[in-house]
Amino acid sequence: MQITTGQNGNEIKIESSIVKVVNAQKSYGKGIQKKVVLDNLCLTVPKGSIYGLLGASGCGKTTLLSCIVGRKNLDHGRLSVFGGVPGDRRTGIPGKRVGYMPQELALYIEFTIKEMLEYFGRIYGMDRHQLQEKIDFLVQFLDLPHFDRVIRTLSGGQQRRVSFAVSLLHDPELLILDEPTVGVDPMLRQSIWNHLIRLAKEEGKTIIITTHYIEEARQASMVGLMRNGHLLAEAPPSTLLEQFNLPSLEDVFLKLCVKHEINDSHDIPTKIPTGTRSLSGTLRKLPLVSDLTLTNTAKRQKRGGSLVYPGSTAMAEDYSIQAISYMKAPEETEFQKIKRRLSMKKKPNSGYNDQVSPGCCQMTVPSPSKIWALIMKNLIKMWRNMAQLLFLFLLPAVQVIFFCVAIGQDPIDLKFAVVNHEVANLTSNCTVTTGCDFTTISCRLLESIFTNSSTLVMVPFETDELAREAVAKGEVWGMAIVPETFTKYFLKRLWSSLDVDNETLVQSSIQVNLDMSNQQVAFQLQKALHEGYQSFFRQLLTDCEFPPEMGDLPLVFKNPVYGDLHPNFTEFMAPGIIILIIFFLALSLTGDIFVTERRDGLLDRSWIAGVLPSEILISHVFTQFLVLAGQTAITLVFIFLVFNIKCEGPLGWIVGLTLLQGTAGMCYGLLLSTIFNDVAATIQFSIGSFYPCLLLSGILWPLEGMPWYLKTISWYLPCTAACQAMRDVMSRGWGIMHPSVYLGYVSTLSWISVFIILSWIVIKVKSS
Ligand SMILES: Nc1ncnc2c1ncn2[C@@H]1O[C@H](COP(=O)(O)OP(=O)(O)OP(=O)(O)O)[C@@H](O)[C@H]1O
Repeated sequence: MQITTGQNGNEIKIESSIVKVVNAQKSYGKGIQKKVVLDNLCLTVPKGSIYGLLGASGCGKTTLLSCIVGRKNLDHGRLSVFGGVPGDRRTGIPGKRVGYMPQELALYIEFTIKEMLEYFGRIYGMDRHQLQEKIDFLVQFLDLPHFDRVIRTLSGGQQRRVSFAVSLLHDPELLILDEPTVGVDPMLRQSIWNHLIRLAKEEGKTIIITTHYIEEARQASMVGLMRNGHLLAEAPPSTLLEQFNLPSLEDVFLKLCVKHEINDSHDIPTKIPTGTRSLSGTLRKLPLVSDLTLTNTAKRQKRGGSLVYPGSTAMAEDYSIQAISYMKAPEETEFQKIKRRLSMKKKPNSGYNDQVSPGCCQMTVPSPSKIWALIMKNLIKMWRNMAQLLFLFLLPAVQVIFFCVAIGQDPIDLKFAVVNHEVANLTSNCTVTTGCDFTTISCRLLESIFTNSSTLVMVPFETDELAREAVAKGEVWGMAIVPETFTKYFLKRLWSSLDVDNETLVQSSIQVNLDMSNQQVAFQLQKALHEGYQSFFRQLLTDCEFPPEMGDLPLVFKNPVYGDLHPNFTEFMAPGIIILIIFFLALSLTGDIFVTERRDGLLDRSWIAGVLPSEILISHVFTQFLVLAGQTAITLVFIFLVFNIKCEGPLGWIVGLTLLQGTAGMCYGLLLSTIFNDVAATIQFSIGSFYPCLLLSGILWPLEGMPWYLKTISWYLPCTAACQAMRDVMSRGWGIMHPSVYLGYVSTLSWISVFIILSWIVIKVKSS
């Protein structure tokens, strides 16, 4: 408490206040959407008082509390808590000096009561013994079920009480309680109030409480009546009752509201430049004091003894009284001038530093104990969501199985129509000869194409029209028509070498019409037909004692430098699939965690408890990395051990790159969760990023097939260089010394940095 002398020589005592709000302005939205929520509001909460903030739903109470705890900023006006600016850790907000119970539950519902309290106990640095004692006390005092009960299974009222217990846990100097008595039975409500009164009276704690039960606020030492962002009145309840001569606070509030309404209708409150709009004859006499607390004596002296506000309740007696007024940007009173001068003398810059304990709460360096508490919390959360955990580990395995089993295998049993005009009945009259025998050679050729191939199944047809109709109906994938004199002309073609007429060429050719609507199937059909013919011709040449190579194209494919002579699509896609699975699983997990924690008020609660964003980040990176490592191990085991996909290069580089890609996904998730406020938007954006990644990163199709401009863009996507690097390690056996491989690493590391920097910028922009 400070003592100074007023202009007339009177002694003025300025109570040390814990919270001071001067001319607070706050609005949401912009332009015509703009909604003013706090309008030149002034409020002072003296040390050791219970301040009941009352007002209808939507009048701005929660917004005001959010500003007091440093989670929101005022647009204009001044706000000090413990003599400093909330949000500045030196003041203790955020930190141990405040206990905050938000309106939402803000609890990890999968935790037991004990685990929940232990988590915050660790954050506050409480030792085991102290914590256990406090838990026992709170469970008993708040009539909570056994502390091993899982919060999800508690009733709404019980859950609110656990939330209340969290705010009481560490004996904070300032308690900010947003409707703590909702859903609490009257007996318990009274015992909560008794406890709060005891905390204020015996331990000097300061309490700000909002409640919808106006009458229970009679027990507060001071009430502030709020309406539409204004503070209609601020005084001890007994004073208000006395001045208005009404039996209940509710009646007082109603009366003030009616008066306010009348004034509003005259367009007064928002336009009043200075001074007080008094509410009644009595109120008109009251001074407008917004941020100054006077003792009764001082006020009597100042007002020539004309105004006396007797503290009526036991609690209120101890507190000085604030005047009742519209708290509209008041003209600076004499008292305010004195106070301002005093403040300026104390500290030129802010005038709000008198209660800052330097060093007491400065914790800008991440604390290992808090990180450990957060990691434990994350692990318990994961453990409690066992189904989700299993899903997280099974998902990559299932995806790899689906990929390896379903993708890249050659299509089999493709029905193919055959009309052989050389034989009357294809099934019974077609005799397959062996050796250097040239009788109905078409039967031998068809046998080679269809019997030795798992790709094609021959479906004989009598006429060309029927076969064509079957193709048109989609019953078969193509048709082959063997001319009536095929054998004769085939032999003629064979022996005539280059001297061959057109009729021979036509009559010795099998006419093929394919259904080319499915590129992969058509490609397989062509391949099976070519291979079947080549095998037939090589065998015929061998049987007739000619060199079989005469049947080949004069192009000889020797052993490839890299890869297989017969590469398969699975091996082409595997590197991209590994990257895609890991990147997007990490992305979805991280994006979801942050957004849900923020939505449930848990992130705010932890921040107000003094947890640094960097501590939250480190703990999440740690736990997510465990999951990521598990997912990487499962994915790679299935790819390389179960499905035997070849890896020519060092496996270490594959593991390293996969983990880094997962980290990049995690950081991208972090960025999305900083940008968006709800899960749906995060999911939509994740899906929106999935497709460009899938289509443009060379996962499905070689980059060489893209137009140059798209190829250039593609190289700047997070998965492209990594996918190419992975493919080069797996198929070409290259190591980190090769530019393609280290570029994959460099690109991934760069993307990690970009995502982290952007997240940091978004956080900064949002918080400013
Ligand atoms: N983030 C936001 N964006 C836009 N408007 C908001 C936001 N938060 C609150 N509001 C609006 O501001 C007004 C005041 O909200 P606030 O939550 O502070 O009221 P309250 O007095 O705490 O209400 P209640 O008693 O129902 O909790 C309401 O009209 C609300 O719709």
